[in-house]
Amino acid sequence: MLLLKKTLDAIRPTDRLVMAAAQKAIDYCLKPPGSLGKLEDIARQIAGITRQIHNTISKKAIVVMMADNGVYTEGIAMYPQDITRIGADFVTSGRMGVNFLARYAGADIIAVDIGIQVDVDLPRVLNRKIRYGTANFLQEPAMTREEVIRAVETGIEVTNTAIDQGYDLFGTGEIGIGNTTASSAVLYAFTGAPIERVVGRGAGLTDEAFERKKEVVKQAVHLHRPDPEDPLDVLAKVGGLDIAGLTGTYLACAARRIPVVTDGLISNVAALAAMRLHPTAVEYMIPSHLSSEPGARLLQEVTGLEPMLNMDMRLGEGTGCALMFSIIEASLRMIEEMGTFAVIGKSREEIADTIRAYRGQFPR
Ligand SMILES: Cc1cc2ncn([C@H]3O[C@H](COP(=O)(O)O)[C@@H](O)[C@H]3O)c2cc1C
Ligand SMILES: O=C(O)c1cccnc1
Repeated sequence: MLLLKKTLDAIRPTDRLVMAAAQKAIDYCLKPPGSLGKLEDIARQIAGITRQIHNTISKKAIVVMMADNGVYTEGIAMYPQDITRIGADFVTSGRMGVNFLARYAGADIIAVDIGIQVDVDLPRVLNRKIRYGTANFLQEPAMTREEVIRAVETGIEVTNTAIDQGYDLFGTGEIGIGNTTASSAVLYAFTGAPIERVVGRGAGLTDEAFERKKEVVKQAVHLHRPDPEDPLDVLAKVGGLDIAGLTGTYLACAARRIPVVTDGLISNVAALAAMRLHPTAVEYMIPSHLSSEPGARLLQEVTGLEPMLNMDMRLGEGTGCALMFSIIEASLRMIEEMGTFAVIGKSREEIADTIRAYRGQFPR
């Protein structure tokens, strides 16, 4: 609990003064104000995160948390549970979906066994197993409060170590058969939204199993009555070890002033848990794509993180983060490489005054 508390205590807002200065630099670039849209938002946000107007990314990583889910036995997932272990093998030998995208983006993968149901003896998987999968939360809480705290702190520890090694941009990925059920249950516990907005078909489900999945999520939340005001209670009762680990990754990034990219359903549920633990953590998060899981739209409303890519993707693993990395790095080149209004003899201040005068016309 000490590491979690220390991390929460260290989170501060992004630097508004540096953001204003970065906006001025962006507006001085030779272009109509706001015309580079979300690229401007990203560049400004990262300036506020790092407290520097000029930024480059030196090392990027996607943290892939891997864990199994006891609720699998309720028939809520279509693929063999063994895919989680196989995914651990594939992700470290470069053969999962996230690998080719991470390679393209020049990002490393930090693969973590935080709760796979069997021992995995793979040299490139960090063994941080809290337990051999969660319990079936339709019958008993997924894990204890002590275990969920350890899982969140594991995410913090793994991420802090990577930050110490020089990583300065993170993505959040996961592999764990059944984890869309746990994610939907957490989202349902936090929001109480209609079940259709919360539960989707995950990696794929028959109509019958889809109905069952909705029932399981509803029943589990009604059985355990997790306290929506207590994120650790929600994660312990109906969450997953991978979700809790990623919650820790978000908190560590916020505490250490490092940008962190969200991915699909599971990753955004972890983001929501992190911001319920500390609302300011959202200021360090950059959304990537809109997963085609229905819960993704609800998450967008609840977290305020507006996905920038609409790719009809629904794989998880951090795939959307890897795509987003290229856009983030592109955005940082604007201030570095664009010519300015100095070319027509206007100063930074004069341009700022002009923009102020026309503000209403420029929605951004
Ligand atoms: C081959 C395969 C590779 C995956 N990579 C990510 N997922 C994604 O699907 C799983 C969640 O869906 P559900 O809750 O329906 O089991 C997680 O492993 C997630 O990362 C995969 C799923 C499969 C089948
Ligand atoms: O949105 C996701 O991340 C997702 C959706 C389905 C299955 N696995 C992951």
